[in-house]
Amino acid sequence: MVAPPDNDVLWARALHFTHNDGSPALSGVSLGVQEGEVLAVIGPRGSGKTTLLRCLSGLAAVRRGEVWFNSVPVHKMGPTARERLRRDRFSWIDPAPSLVPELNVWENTALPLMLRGTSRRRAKTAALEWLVRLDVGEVARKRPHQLVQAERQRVCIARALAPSPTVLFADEPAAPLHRSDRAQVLRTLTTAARSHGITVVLASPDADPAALADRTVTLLDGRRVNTVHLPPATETEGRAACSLSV
Ligand SMILES: Nc1ncnc2c1ncn2[C@@H]1O[C@H](COP(=O)(O)OP(=O)(O)OP(=O)(O)O)[C@@H](O)[C@H]1O
Repeated sequence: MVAPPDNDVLWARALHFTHNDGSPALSGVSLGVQEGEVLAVIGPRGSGKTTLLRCLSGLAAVRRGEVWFNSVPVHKMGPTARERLRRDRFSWIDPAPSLVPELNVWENTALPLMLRGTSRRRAKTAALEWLVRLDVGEVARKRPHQLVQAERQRVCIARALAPSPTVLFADEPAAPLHRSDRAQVLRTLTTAARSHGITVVLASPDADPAALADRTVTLLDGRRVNTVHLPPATETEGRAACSLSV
C-alpha cells in the first residue's frame, strides 16, 4: 500500500464504485486534494460526481480502491468511524436544501456545532454570524417551511460553513438558486472557505464554478478526462432550479 502525499488532505487511488443494482459509477478515479484547496469536480449528469464526493467523504463505503483523509485510510473504516469522521471533520451541502422542520433557522445552523460539543450559546452566536454572511440573517427565527427554496439553500450553506469543517463537500450547492444569485453565493462560499482554511470539493454539471476554484477535475462516465463539452448552465439547471420561483 502506497502512502498518500503529505500535503494532500484527501487522496483517492484507483477508486471503483458500482451501485447495488449493478450500475457502474466510478471506474478507476485517482485524485489528490491539497489542504485549503478549492477543487471543482465537473462533468455531465450521471458522470459520477456525486458518487465520487460520497466515496471521498465516507458516506459510501469503498470496496475497490483507496480513500485517505490526512493519512488515515477511510476505505478501511467501519460505518461508525466514518460517521464520526463526517460529523467531526466534514460538512456536506446537497443540491436540494434539507433542514429539520421542527427547528428554526438558527437552531438548524447551530446543530452541527452543538453535535460537536460547542455550547448552545456559542453555537447560536456563530450560526447568526454565518446566516448574516449568507444574507439570511433576518429569517433566523423562522421555521424552514416559512422560507423560499433559495433561502433554505443559503441556510444549508451557512450550516455547512459554521463548524469550520476541515473539508466541505458541496454537491451542486447553487442548484436551487436563480442564475443571478448563483455566482454571488458560490463566491461567498469559496471566499468564506478560503478565509477559514476550509478545503472544498465542489461538484457541478456546468463549468461555472471552475473560475472560482484553484483546480478543476473533469469526469465522464466515471473516469477522469482532460476535457468534456458541457452544455451552458441554463440547460443543466434541472428540476430544482425550475421549482424555485420567488
Ligand atoms: N442509487 C443509485 N442506484 C443505481 N445507480 C445509481 C444510483 N445513483 C447514481 N446511479 C448511477 O450512477 C452513475 C453516476 O451517478 P452520479 O449521481 O454519481 O453522477 P453525477 O455526475 O453526480 O450526476 P448528477 O449530476 O445527475 O447527480 C449514473 O449512471 C447514475 O445513473
